[in-house]
Amino acid sequence: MNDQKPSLTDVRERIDHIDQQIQSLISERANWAREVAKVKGEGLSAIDYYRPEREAHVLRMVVDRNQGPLTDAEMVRLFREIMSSCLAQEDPLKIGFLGPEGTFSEQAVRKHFGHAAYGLPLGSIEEVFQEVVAGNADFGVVPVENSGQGMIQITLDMFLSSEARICGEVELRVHQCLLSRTGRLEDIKRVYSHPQSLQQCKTWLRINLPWAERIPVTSNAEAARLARHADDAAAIAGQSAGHVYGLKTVGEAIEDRADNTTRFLVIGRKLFPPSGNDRTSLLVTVNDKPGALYDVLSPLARHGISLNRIESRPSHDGKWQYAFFIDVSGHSADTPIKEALVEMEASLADLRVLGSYPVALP
Ligand SMILES: O=C(O)C(=O)C[C@]1(C(=O)O)C=C[C@@H](O)C=C1
Repeated sequence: MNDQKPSLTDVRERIDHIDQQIQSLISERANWAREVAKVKGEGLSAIDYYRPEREAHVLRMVVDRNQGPLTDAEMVRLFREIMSSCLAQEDPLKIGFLGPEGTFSEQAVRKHFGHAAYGLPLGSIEEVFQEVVAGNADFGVVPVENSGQGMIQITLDMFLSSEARICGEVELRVHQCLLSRTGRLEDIKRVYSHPQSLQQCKTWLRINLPWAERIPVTSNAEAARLARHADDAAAIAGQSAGHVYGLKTVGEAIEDRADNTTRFLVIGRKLFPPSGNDRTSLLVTVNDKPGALYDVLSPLARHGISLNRIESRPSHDGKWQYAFFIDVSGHSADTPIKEALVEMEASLADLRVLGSYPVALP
């Protein structure tokens, strides 16, 4: 019996052969994606070819087929990149996000749209909404919720005045790093970061840097940009911001909660059809009267619709008027949701479907 291990050359030959097959299949797939584009109509722009519901369906099949050794998230990432390149054959999508480069928002853009999309770094969450509504960006990616800190109010409030629709969600595991020019903890007198990130690392800072001043800034990448100008400053930001701004890592995964995850919304200008596993976001405005919240929730219960989350904000329209942001399971084209919406409309001051979109993939 020959139980000799294959040589390195043998194994590499096998890998070369597999790569050749993968490459020719990717090219074949890209040709078929062009065929699909022809069916949709030639000469359209990228946004007209983009189908988030189909992409979600393709990626769920990838997860179902996956037998390891790569994780579901890795497989999804690879296929996402293939689809991203297939779509960008005509003209890449333009995606607005809270810049500068190196923010977690940019990581969320890459996770959802891949690297063939064009990222447009913007100065604020408000600007992301404005550029999407004005048509200067095809889509935008904005943070909406953190597993430790809850909802991001500015994003919710933008929906009160903006026409933007929700067409997707992305969940990103957020690992915070302490980054500085010298890489030495004892040099640090000031720590810059986004207020949310300072909050996420409160305990670590109290134990390891009790003497340092904490300075809130507009984004983590902005913090990294500021930290590169002084030896006594540091930034809390993602590792990628450290690479972009040439900083050394003083501490890694310094977030207080091990499951620190941020949920982002993909915003656009239109609604998309069902993908088979969707969520619907509603914005309802209620008057200050007895049983107002009951009128919102009872139609959902009657039609067997699962409530995923509910958040209230003061409405911009009138004193003591409240807006509720409600996420439910299902698509607004599904009969139970359609029927519940008709019943809700009858008793509410205002009801808007912000969007129905595929549930986040790994
Ligand atoms: O199936 C389609 O509609 C395609 O355009 C093909 C494809 C893909 O590569 O699978 C590309 C872009 C779309 O966003 C969805 C899927």
